[in-house]
Amino acid sequence: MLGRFLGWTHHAASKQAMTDSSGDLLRVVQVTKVFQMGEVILEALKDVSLDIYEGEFLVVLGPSGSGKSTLLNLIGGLDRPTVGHVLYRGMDLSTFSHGKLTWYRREVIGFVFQFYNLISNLTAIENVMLAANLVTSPLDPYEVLEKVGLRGRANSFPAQLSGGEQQRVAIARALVKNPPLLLCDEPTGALDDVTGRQILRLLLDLCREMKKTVVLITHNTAISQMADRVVRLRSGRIVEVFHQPHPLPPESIQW
Ligand SMILES: Nc1ncnc2c1ncn2[C@@H]1O[C@H](COP(=O)(O)OP(=O)(O)OP(=O)(O)O)[C@@H](O)[C@H]1O
Repeated sequence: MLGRFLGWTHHAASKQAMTDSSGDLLRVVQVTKVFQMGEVILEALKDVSLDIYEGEFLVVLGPSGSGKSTLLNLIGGLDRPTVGHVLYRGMDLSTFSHGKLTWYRREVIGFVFQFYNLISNLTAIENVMLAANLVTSPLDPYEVLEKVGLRGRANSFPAQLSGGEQQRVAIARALVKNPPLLLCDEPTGALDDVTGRQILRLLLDLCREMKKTVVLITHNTAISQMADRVVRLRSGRIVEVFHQPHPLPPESIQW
């Protein structure tokens, strides 16, 4: 039970991690990621092991260059580890064919990025519908737009929406696919603090009410106060994992 809250950091346990998924959504097992640029070899992640549990709000905290995006890319099936494994419900992503990895990115992961990445010549509802068309069992795009608080703005283009509203569209686009896991890369990084807290509230509500697992990466220490669990990265290594039994509501967070 203790290991559940501390995460998966012990070498001796890694072999068991490969076979015993015990209800965890995702396992990162002894992952190292090396980038080579000419003669320069850079270890972006060094022997990282971590469990991600169904329905938790997990914040991965670390300074610039600590390996946060690299970790998110591996979890999201956008890149492969140099060493080690990422397991989704006990299935090793490294054994997935190209087609199965595409399925994984479409059906399992909802990505939310710092700069929204909306298609500028499509309206809000069209951006959401585009994602809905990728999956087998999407939610209703209009209902999802309503859920994120954008009822009435369905026919607006991104340029006609504020930053916070654009991020809501981006969250709706991730959510409409009804994935179990939302991966959020600095989702409030381009927003003022009031709007940022509203977006964090929305993500927390999706976690609590719709049972989505949320993994949010940030360099902003204050945001970690709302997490069920916090993972701290430094220089490609996990230096701390801790559980917060009484996370703060986003409205109480100051930065
Ligand atoms: N595709 C790549 N090719 C070469 N080096 C890379 C690549 N991606 C990341 N890196 C390097 O790996 C290290 C970790 O980068 P990463 O983007 O994961 O950090 P980060 O914690 O997300 O930083 P930030 O908060 O600035 O986005 C950095 O030194 C970075 O330069």
